[in-house]
Amino acid sequence: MNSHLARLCHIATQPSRRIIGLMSGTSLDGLDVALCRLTGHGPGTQLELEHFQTVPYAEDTQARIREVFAREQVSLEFLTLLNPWLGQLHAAAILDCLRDWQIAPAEIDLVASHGQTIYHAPHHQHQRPDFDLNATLQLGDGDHVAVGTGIITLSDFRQKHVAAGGEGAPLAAYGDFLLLSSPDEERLLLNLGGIANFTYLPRAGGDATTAFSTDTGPGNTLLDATVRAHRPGLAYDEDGRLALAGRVHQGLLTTLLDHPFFSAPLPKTTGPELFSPAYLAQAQQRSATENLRLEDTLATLAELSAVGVARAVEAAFAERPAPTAVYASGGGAHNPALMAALQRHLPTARFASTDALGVSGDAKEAILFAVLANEAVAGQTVAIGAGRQRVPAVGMGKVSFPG
Ligand SMILES: Nc1ncnc2c1ncn2[C@@H]1O[C@H](COP(=O)(O)OP(=O)(O)OP(=O)(O)O)[C@@H](O)[C@H]1O
Ligand SMILES: CC(=O)N[C@H]1[C@@H]2OC[C@@H](O2)[C@@H](O)[C@@H]1O[C@H](C)C(=O)O
Repeated sequence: MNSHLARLCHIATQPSRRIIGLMSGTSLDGLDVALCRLTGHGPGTQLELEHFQTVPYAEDTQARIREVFAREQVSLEFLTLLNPWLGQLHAAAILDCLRDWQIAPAEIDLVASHGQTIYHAPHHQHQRPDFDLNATLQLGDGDHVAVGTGIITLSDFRQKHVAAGGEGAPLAAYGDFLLLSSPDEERLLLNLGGIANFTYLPRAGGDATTAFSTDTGPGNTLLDATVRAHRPGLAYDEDGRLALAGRVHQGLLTTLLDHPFFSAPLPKTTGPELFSPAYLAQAQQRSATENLRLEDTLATLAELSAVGVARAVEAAFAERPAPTAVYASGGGAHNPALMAALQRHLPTARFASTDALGVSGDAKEAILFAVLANEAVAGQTVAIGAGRQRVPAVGMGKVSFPG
């Protein structure tokens, strides 16, 4: 037997595994690196987060990604170069983290690499009705991560979900279900990244197939883009200071909400391809708010993110009350303007951070991919797909050997 395959079989049959989960999201702020010890698999999975670090993307890295990110037309040569370059960058980031943590690569069982999403094209969003399919593209090839680190790597998790009929996202429900279900309460887990999404979790032991996750619309992406455009040098509205100093403009808000995404059936996904500066500029033109103060525009955009979440929650729980226990994660959970808007639009919700459940909100998405890799090698298919998620249960991730 191939020695790498034998090692993978050995790893798969151990009681626990040390897996590095990687995630770099739509905010392009950096690469999240989560070293997880995962014991068991399936509903018995136990997580110990040994280390977590966000390795910030240098400005030129961000600029390189932005050259193709969410753009309909790009240079194919540039794209071809970016794919291995990002794989090598991510491998180097892992080695840097391991050096800081004083852990040898040989002590790690697997890397679970999400890659960098550069384009997300669910059927309802792409401009090619002649292609009757969903599609999504992540760069940072797993072979380069495996060879660069010497660690067996699973990558490109979203393609199997698409192949099975999904939109390739959100995958959060699979990890949330295994790590964060509770016998005591049903829960909403609200992730406020560039794009916002939530997972509904029934009580642990209840009907797993009712768990699902869905995107709800913009989280921080429009807020960040607007701040960057008006305050060069600022990456985001720190602690929501600018938005909190502004007032919601109802005309702009109504125009922004006048998009079919907000009434599309659940579950649904989206990205900065749709929620882009062009979408905002068009709404500003239609509502004659091009010259609105920056503070008022940001207050309106925070409101838009909150209304997107509230509308999706209302649609999901049209027939019965929504869970009141809501656990927030992602960078937007640090934005008081966004959290205040959410509380206004979900008045019965009791908000807490997923940190209160023992899972760091900043690390949660990187942990998700470690969990998916753990299931792919040691588990069965994750059971929750078949219900409201409308995707048959499938294992996700492709294997790259380091040699
Ligand atoms: N203190 C803060 N005040 C306001 N906003 C903050 C703060 N900290 C983080 N953020 C917001 O969170 C963003 C980063 O969020 P996060 O890392 O969750 O996004 P992401 O993982 O890239 O997105 P996605 O989940 O869509 O892939 C920042 O760009 C900023 O908008
Ligand atoms: C295509 C893609 O990368 N989508 C991301 C993005 O970031 C947030 C939201 O949009 C979510 O759908 C997804 O990531 C998380 C990790 C998910 O799949 O659950």
